Amino acid sequence: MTARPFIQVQNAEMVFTTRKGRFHALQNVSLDVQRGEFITLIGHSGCGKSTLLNLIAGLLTPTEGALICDGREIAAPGPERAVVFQNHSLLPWLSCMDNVLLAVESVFGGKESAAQLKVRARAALELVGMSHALHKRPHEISGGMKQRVGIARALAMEPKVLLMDEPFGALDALTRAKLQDELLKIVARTQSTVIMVTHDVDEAVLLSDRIVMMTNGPAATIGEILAVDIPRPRVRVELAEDARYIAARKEVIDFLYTRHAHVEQAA
Ligand SMILES: Nc1ncnc2c1ncn2[C@@H]1O[C@H](COP(=O)(O)OP(=O)(O)OP(=O)(O)O)[C@@H](O)[C@H]1O
Repeated sequence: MTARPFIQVQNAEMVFTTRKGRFHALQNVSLDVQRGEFITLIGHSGCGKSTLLNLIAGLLTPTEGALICDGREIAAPGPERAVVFQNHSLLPWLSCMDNVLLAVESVFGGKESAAQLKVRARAALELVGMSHALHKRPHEISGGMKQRVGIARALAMEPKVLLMDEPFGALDALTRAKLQDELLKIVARTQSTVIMVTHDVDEAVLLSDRIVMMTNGPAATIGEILAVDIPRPRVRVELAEDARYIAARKEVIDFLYTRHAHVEQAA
C-alpha cells in the first residue's frame, strides 16, 4: 500500500488578471509528492515553475483546483512550508544570527525560552557552515554565504516542506556546486521534503528523486515526470560517468530542446 501523498496538487489552474486582460499561466496541473521526496521543477523561462511553487507556498490561490499539504488544504503561507528565493531575502540591518532568530521566533517564540531559540538558530547556521559569521550583516558576506543563511533560516523553522525557487541561480558555478553538495547532505540528514525550481539540467539530475518537466506556456502543464533512479549518497565526480546519470540527463535535454523546444513569441 502506498502512503497518502504528502503534497497533492489537484487539477490546478492559474489565470492572472492583468491590465491587458486574463493570462492563462497554468492548466490541469496535478502532482503527488511523497514525504521525503526531492522534486525539481524544470522548464523553459516563463512556463510557470515559480507560479506552481508559489501555489504550493500558499502565496497564490489557484483559480481552479486544490492544493493539499499533509491532509490540509493550502490556503495561505505557513511555517510548515518554508521558501528560499533566488535573491536571498535577508534583512540588511540584522546580523546572520538575528535574521535566522527572527524566523525561529516566529515559529517557536511562544513555546520556548530565549536561550532555546538561540540554540536553534545557531544549530541551523552551523548546519550550513556559517558558524563563523553569526554576527556579520548581509553586506559583509558573499552571495553564496547569504544564500546559505537563507537556507539556514528556512531549515531553522523545521518546515515540513522546503520550497526553493532557483536558490543557486545567481551564484558562480563552483559555489553553486558546493552548495548543491551541501544541500544533498543536509537533506539526507533532515529527511526534508523539497520542491525546487531550476533551469539547470545537471542540478536537477544530481538532486532529484523525480524531475517534473513542464510544457511551454501559456496554459502550461506538466509534460512528463522522470524518476531519477540513482542511489544515494550521490557523488558528483562519480556521476559524470554513470550510465543512469547520462541517460537521465539526455531524457531531460530531449524534452526541453527537442520535444518542447521554446519558440520565442512575437510581442
Ligand atoms: N502576478 C502575475 N500577473 C500576471 N502574469 C504573471 C504573474 N506572475 C507570473 N505571470 C506570468 O505567468 C507566466 C509564468 O510565470 P512564472 O514566473 O511562473 O514562470 P517561470 O517558469 O518561473 O519563469 P522563469 O524561469 O523565467 O523564472 C509568465 O508568462 C509570467 O509572465
